Amino acid sequence: MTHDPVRLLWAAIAVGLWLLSVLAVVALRARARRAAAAKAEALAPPAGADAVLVAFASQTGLAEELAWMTAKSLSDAGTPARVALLGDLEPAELKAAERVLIIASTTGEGDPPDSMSWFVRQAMKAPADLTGLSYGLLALGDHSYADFCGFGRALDGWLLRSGAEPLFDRVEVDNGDAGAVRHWQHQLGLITGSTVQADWTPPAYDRWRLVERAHLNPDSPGGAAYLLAFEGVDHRPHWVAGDIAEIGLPARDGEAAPGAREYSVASLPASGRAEFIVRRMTRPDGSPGLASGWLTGELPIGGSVDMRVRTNRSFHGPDAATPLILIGNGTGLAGLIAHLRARAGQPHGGAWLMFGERTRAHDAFLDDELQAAQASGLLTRLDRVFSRDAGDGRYVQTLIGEHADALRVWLDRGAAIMVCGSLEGMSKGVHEALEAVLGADRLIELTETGRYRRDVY
Ligand SMILES: Cc1cc2nc3c(=O)[nH]c(=O)nc-3n(C[C@H](O)[C@H](O)[C@H](O)COP(=O)(O)O)c2cc1C
Repeated sequence: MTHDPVRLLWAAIAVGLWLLSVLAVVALRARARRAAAAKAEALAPPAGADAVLVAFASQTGLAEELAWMTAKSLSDAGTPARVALLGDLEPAELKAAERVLIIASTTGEGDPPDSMSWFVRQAMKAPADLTGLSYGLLALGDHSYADFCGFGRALDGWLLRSGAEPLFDRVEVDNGDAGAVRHWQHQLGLITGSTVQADWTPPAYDRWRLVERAHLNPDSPGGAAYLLAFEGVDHRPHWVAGDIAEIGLPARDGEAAPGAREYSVASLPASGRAEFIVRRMTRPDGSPGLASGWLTGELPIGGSVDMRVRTNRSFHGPDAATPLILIGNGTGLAGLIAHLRARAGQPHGGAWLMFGERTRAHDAFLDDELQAAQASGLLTRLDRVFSRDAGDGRYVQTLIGEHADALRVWLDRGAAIMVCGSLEGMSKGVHEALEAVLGADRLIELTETGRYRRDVY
């Protein structure tokens, strides 16, 4: 033992500093707990109300922050919500919640956050029974890591294998990308039925001018669909096939602007235009939809809009050597044709388009371009069905069963499936048909490995 007074003094100072740091951590944790309790109290659902569970798995805090913002948005829209650490829950508690929104980040090299250690080792080691549970998943990651959103994707696979039902496809956020976070907000709006919510991250819009509007389906028994083309005013933005444009709606009659609408971009920047296929919607009273009525009618040629093209990583295509199976209906052709156009003029692994609409005579959208693509070899195979034609009457999902053998051959060659179009009418039917032909496990494996991608609305 030392009796050197200087060394004793230093030792006392070291112990004092250590104690202070312990107290500081305790105080910080207590403050964080108090803050969490205060937030929870502010959001506390009324007694007896069915609250949506918002569960997070976070390493450096962003997923947690987004969980609280999610819960706040839900409760502001009248849907009670409660927040929990995903790693603290048992599968039975998830099941009992019936509806869960999960925000999960990836750390290390595709690893789960530390708080998920027990959950991953115990709960996720085999499928659980989560039948009856609906979920939405926001996966946070950074594309510069080899295993992008690795944990979010693994979690998605486990939830699917456990029988849980996705409310919508996994939303992947690259490095906090504001557009993807707004897409999550947009999905929350659909859950709560309120499309107007305060933007967490207001988009920086550019001005675009409408340069063309072509009616694609005159005399169709369905709603009028238009090809719209815009040119940037003084800017040349970059985007890739699969990306989405947010078009801000103008404020009217002194009321607050009604937010933005999302549309799949059909063109590529090299064309100098952003093209969309927009169907005019009709409200129950017969009046045209707010956004679609404005874009397909009121907005004059030469008129300008606020627009921003945002990255939609979950619908980006594989490299050109990968065979592509494109499946969709109606205005979904926009999101599909972008992938075809992206391969024009370069060697590619082949593309097969399965498309459904109402009548061959009036609804064969972009027929000239599709025929030319087939003639040039850009499109290897084209199968179209028309549900209102006498002698046809099929929907696009029927094609999957009819061509099951060819589909398996394409997949064995490494093909990726991209689906774009309506959620209710088409994507559920396509999903079930794929499951019937390929088996649930293979479809989950294709989902996890990014070979089954959807952009459905
Ligand atoms: C040490 C470290 C490792 C990471 N590893 C990955 C990875 O393998 N894959 C990925 O997609 N993102 C990775 N990320 C990015 C995070 O997922 C991303 O920053 C996320 O927004 C963090 O959310 P959180 O703050 O809730 O943990 C990593 C981040 C850090 C700091």
